[in-house]
Amino acid sequence: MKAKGKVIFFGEHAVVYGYTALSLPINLSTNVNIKKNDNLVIELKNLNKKLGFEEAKKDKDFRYVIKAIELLKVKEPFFLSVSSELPVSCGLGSSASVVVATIRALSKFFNLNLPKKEIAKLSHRVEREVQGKASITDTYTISYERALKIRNNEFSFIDEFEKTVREEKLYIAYVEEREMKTADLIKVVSEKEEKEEIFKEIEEITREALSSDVERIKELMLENHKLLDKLGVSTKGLNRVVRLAKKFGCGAKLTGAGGGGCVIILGDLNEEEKELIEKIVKSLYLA
Ligand SMILES: Nc1ncnc2c1ncn2[C@@H]1O[C@H](COP(=O)(O)OP(=O)(O)O)[C@@H](O)[C@H]1O
Ligand SMILES: C[C@@](O)(CCOP(=O)(O)O)CC(=O)O
Ligand SMILES: [Mg+2]
Repeated sequence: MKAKGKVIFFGEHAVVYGYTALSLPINLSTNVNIKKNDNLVIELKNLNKKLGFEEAKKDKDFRYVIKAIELLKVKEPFFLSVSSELPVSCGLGSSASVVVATIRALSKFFNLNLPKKEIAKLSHRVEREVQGKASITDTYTISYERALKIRNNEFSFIDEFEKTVREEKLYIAYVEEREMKTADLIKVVSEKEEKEEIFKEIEEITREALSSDVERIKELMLENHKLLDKLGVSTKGLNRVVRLAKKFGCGAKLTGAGGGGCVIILGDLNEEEKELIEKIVKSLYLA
């Protein structure tokens, strides 16, 4: 079974403290296959790891898949394999994508017929229990596969916002590997004294974006990025890509927890501009 990834257009980190975030699903996905087997084996293809259940429980990289299996309390053994187009730990919700694809695959294999709402709830519980803190942004956007406005862990669909954004091309620049995981970056923000003032400014930007045209959305993305930089979750590499995208007349900002990872770029890039960006990033996707 498949599950997409996600980008956060506005409000990451603020959303963990009850402010608003706007998120969109993207067409990079994770695939989880399950087949009958004599014992429970899990394979993480992108990380070249294959372990039995007991061994996997000791390896950090398996924790999302293990927690999903434990929550569903499935009994019979099986062989479960994960492979994803999403670069790992770089803000595209790879963890949530793995969790949702795993729960969808378990639901199908064991004929649990879990409804979308239940899959979203279970996936969020997995992220929360593994990370210690997690808004519903990643897991709900990926479970429902629609653009969402999230606030205080409530959500509503914002198809109009997605339609406006989709008037332009959306690129994802995978800039650099993250030194820290999502949970660590959430901790960095929690120690920032001025975080509440910054969250309030991000909140204003996010609310304005909901009713803005695509040109204004591009400007607001750049403003949101500056505030994430003030929160301490951007890097020199991310800032460099944002500056270049701005020079090319695009909107741009880091997406997800930050600390490296990805920048989203909204607007049209000609071949030369794409080449200049590709020179300073690991990969550039059209999302
Ligand atoms: N392709 C994958 N295969 C197996 N596990 C994955 C994969 N992608 C992500 N994960 C799990 O999710 C973790 C990364 O989660 P996180 O730091 O939240 O990154 P992201 O910002 O992409 O959600 C990895 O350490 C691993 O446990
Ligand atoms: C930092 C945060 O707002 C987004 C994390 O996104 P990701 O795990 O980097 O894809 C945390 C959350 O909303 O769960
Ligand atoms: Mg994650």
